[in-house]
Amino acid sequence: MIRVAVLGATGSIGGSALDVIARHPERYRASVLASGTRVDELIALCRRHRPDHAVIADPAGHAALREGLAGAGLATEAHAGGEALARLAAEAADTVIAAIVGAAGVPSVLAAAEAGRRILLANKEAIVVAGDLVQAALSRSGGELLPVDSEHNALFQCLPQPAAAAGRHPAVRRIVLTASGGPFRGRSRDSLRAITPDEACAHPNWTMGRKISVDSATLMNKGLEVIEAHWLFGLEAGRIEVVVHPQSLVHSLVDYVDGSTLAQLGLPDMRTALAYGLAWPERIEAGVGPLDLISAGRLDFEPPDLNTFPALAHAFSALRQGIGATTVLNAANEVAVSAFLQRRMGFLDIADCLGAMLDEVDGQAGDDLTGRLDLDARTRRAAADWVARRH
Ligand SMILES: NC(=O)C1=CN([C@@H]2O[C@H](COP(=O)(O)OP(=O)(O)OC[C@H]3O[C@@H](n4cnc5c(N)ncnc54)[C@H](OP(=O)(O)O)[C@@H]3O)[C@@H](O)[C@H]2O)C=CC1
Ligand SMILES: CC(=O)[C@@H](O)[C@H](O)COP(=O)(O)O
Ligand SMILES: [Mn+2]
Repeated sequence: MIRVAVLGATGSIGGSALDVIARHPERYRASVLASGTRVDELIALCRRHRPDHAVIADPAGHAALREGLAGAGLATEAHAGGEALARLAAEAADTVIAAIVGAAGVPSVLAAAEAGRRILLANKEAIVVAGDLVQAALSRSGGELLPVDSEHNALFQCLPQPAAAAGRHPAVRRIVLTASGGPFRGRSRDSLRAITPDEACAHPNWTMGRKISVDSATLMNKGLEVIEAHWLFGLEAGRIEVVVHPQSLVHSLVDYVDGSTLAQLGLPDMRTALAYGLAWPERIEAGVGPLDLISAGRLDFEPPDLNTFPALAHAFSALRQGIGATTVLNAANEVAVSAFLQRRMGFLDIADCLGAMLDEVDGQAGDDLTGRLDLDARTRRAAADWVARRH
């Protein structure tokens, strides 16, 4: 029986992961469920999945979690805080599904990597901020990092193994990440000034949390994914391309030197990538039907519009500068998206904030977790000041 920790269990990826796990009770058991602040939702999941441990990151939720679990007659142990979360990711599971949103997921991903676990990575911000530290920890421990972000899972399926060495593989010419283009594809920059949070979160193909939905709308999601691909597959920026594909059925492509292009296709449902990561190198049923190309009708492709959506250009630029710049980019984006979702600034301000922080913040990254989190915190303070000035 494989014990699975679902970090970010109350979220969109967490729900899809628990759906796949529940389809295979003879094979997988949710041993740890963790969330940020929402205690009642976490207790409801514990009633259904009966894990050994439940963790609420916000210490203020500890008593309510403990009382709720006891009241439900569950033997699940209640824990709170980031340290408990990282410790249980390392100690109480064989496979860790990293589905916390944002850099808040860095310590638990790093702890699982140091403990030699199999990590199914959805939390792309963790590798954008700490890709070097995570890969070094995996080399020491022998742990596995399997991408479940749909594009990277597609690339993993199409690359020669080990996929982590793709950048050094003589036969791989380049990889191509597909982007839906988000809800504002084809729109002019001027028409985006008064966009509301709900409009930005209305993704055309995927149902996701609000932060990643805004990232898709600005194309920053694709920028984070370009950086993620660099750390997962060892490819430099010049061998990573982005093409807009509005149907989100071709999840990404690999070009080989002989002119072959391999792609992975499927319906836009994250359970496919999660099932792939859970069972790899085998395949298991995910509850997802086959892609019917005749009813899909057409597959369209176009270049990204970097003038209207400059966040993607900022991400390529940060990747070329190094891990300090990508840490700054990510922290600035988290602050800017949060301010936009709270209606404290406009949609176009998000990319402006990224450019300003890349210019303004000294991106000394340090080569350990403390140094990296310090840079993340410094950038958040600078970005908060920038937002206050813009407001
Ligand atoms: N949704 C998708 O289809 C995809 C998502 N991803 C990536 O996966 C990650 C999760 O996305 P998604 O599921 O959409 O996001 P959601 O907003 O739906 O869920 C986020 C989860 O993280 C938890 N969380 C938030 N802050 C903290 C914290 N400080 N400590 C611990 N847990 C915390 C939330 O708990 P609570 O409910 O208590 O707030 C919730 O369980 C993101 O990095 C995203 O980019 C990648 C590919 C596809
Ligand atoms: C499901 C998934 O992997 C998301 O990251 C998705 O790719 C978002 O779509 P965009 O292509 O619009 O960013
Ligand atoms: Mn993706």
